[in-house]
Amino acid sequence: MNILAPVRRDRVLAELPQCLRKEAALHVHKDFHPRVTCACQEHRTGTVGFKISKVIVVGDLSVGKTCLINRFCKDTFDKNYKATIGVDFEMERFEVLGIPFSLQLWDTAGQERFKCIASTYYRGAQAIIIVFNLNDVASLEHTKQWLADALKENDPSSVLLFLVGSKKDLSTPAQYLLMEKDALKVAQEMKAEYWAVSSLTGENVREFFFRVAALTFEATVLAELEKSGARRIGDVVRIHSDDSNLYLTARKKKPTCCP
Ligand SMILES: Nc1nc2c(ncn2[C@@H]2O[C@H](COP(=O)(O)OP(=O)(O)OP(=O)(O)O)[C@@H](O)[C@H]2O)c(=O)[nH]1
Ligand SMILES: [Mg+2]
Repeated sequence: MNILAPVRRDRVLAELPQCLRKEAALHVHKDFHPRVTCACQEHRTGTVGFKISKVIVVGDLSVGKTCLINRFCKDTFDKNYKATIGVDFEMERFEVLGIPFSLQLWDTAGQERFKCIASTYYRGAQAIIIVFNLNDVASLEHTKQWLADALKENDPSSVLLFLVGSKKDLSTPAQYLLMEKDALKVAQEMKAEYWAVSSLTGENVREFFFRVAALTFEATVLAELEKSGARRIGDVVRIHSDDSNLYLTARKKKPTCCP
């Protein structure tokens, strides 16, 4: 008997959601990795359906981390600032290519005095979301330090990185474009996927979290297949960098596909 509530209809992913900007994407393939699609069709995803992937959200105080999570998980927005003390978390259940998949979204404190509590929760993340305010260039500069701190507790070769500009509703199109230029550069340096969102209007929030869920799922299935020895002995693993797959080939060996 399944004691968990069924996955909400609006959390079902049948296709790979696309990136926001091709210049700073984890990959730009149109579909899930063929090995992943194949494994899902054949129900060969091992323990993935029971796994909960940890996602940590870090960034300066008041950049909008809590609002971003609340917009996606509860569809609410609070205009009053209430600092997160230490950490908080939300669970989100998805169904990706027919397989249940859960994300545990860890909302951490940006305030310096709570940072040491929050950093004890960084370990074991499958994805790191680094948030900055699109209207505050200092918060973008600080993302490098947030990333360095988060990576101390995680394996840089396997964790997925997302750089998210928040409060898009507060910038004019011209201001936004200026900031985006800098943000894309930072995202490329970090090998992170870039997103710009507004928790007030909801712009790109759902698209962003769907992308996080999909890419985390894809990486988890690939890791599971690799672990279970699904790769045939003698297969050739080709590692090459091209524009369509900028980061993942550089970060991690990718196995060849089953079909
Ligand atoms: N206009 C606008 N305001 C936002 C947006 N997101 C957050 N805010 C406001 O920014 C302030 C801070 O938001 P929080 O989500 O609490 O910030 P935080 O990053 O969680 O802050 P800490 O918990 O201290 O690290 C609040 O007053 C929010 O209402 C947004 O997309 N647009
Ligand atoms: Mg908060």
